[in-house]
Amino acid sequence: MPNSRPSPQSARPGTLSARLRSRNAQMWEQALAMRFVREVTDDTVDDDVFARYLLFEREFVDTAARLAGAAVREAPGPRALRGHSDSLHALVTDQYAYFTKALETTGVPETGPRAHEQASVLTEEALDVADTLGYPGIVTCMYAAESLYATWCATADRSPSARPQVADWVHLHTVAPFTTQVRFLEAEVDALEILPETETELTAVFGRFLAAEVRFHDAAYLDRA
Ligand SMILES: Cc1ncc(CO)c(N)n1
Repeated sequence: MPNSRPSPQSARPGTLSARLRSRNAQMWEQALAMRFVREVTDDTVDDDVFARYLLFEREFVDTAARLAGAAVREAPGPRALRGHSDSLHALVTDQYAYFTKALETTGVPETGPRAHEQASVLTEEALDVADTLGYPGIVTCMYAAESLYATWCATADRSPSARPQVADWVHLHTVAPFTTQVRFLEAEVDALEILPETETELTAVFGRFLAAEVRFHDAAYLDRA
C-alpha cells in the first residue's frame, strides 16, 4: 500500500452520485426493467393501469413538494435554496396542471385500499428518510427518483405513444425544467460532505428508494377492489 491512508473522497473512485448508482447496479437495472416502464416504453400500457398510476402519481407529487420544502428548510446555501425552490414551484404549477388535464382525459379510476397502501410506500420511505437523515437523505431520495425517470423517459421518448397523456408525461421528463433539476440534484449529492458511515447509509437509502419505486409502479396493476 503506497502512501498513508487516503482521504475518504480520494479513496473512492468518481463522484458520490456515480457510486450510489454503481453500488446499487442490480436494483437500478431491475427498476429500469419493471413492468410499467417496459409497457410505457413500448406503448402497451393499459389505459386503466395508466389512469391508476396517474392517481397515485398525483398523490406522490404532493410528497415530492413536501420533500422539496424540507430541502429548502435544510438547504446548505443559496444555490441549493434556489434549486429546491424552483423544483417546488414546478411541482405545484406545471405538474399539477398536467395531472388536472390528464385525469380529465382518463377519468378518475377506481382503486382499492391494497393498491393505495402499496403505492404509499414511496411517500413513507421518503418522509422517513427526510426525518432521520436530513438533507443528505432528502437529496439522495430525490436523486434516485429523478435520475430513474430521466433515464427511462429518455428511452421511451424516442418512440412516443399515440396517447397524448402518456407521450406528454414521458416528454415532460426529457426537457427543462426537469432535466435541469436532475443535474442540480446530482451536483447537490456530489457536494455532500459526509462521513464514510453516512455514505454507507445513503447507499442503502438509494437502493431502498429504487425498490419502493418498483412497488409504487406495480401498485397500478393490483386489482381495484
Ligand atoms: C413515482 C415517481 N418517481 C419519480 C418521479 C420523477 O420525478 C415521479 N414523477 N414519480
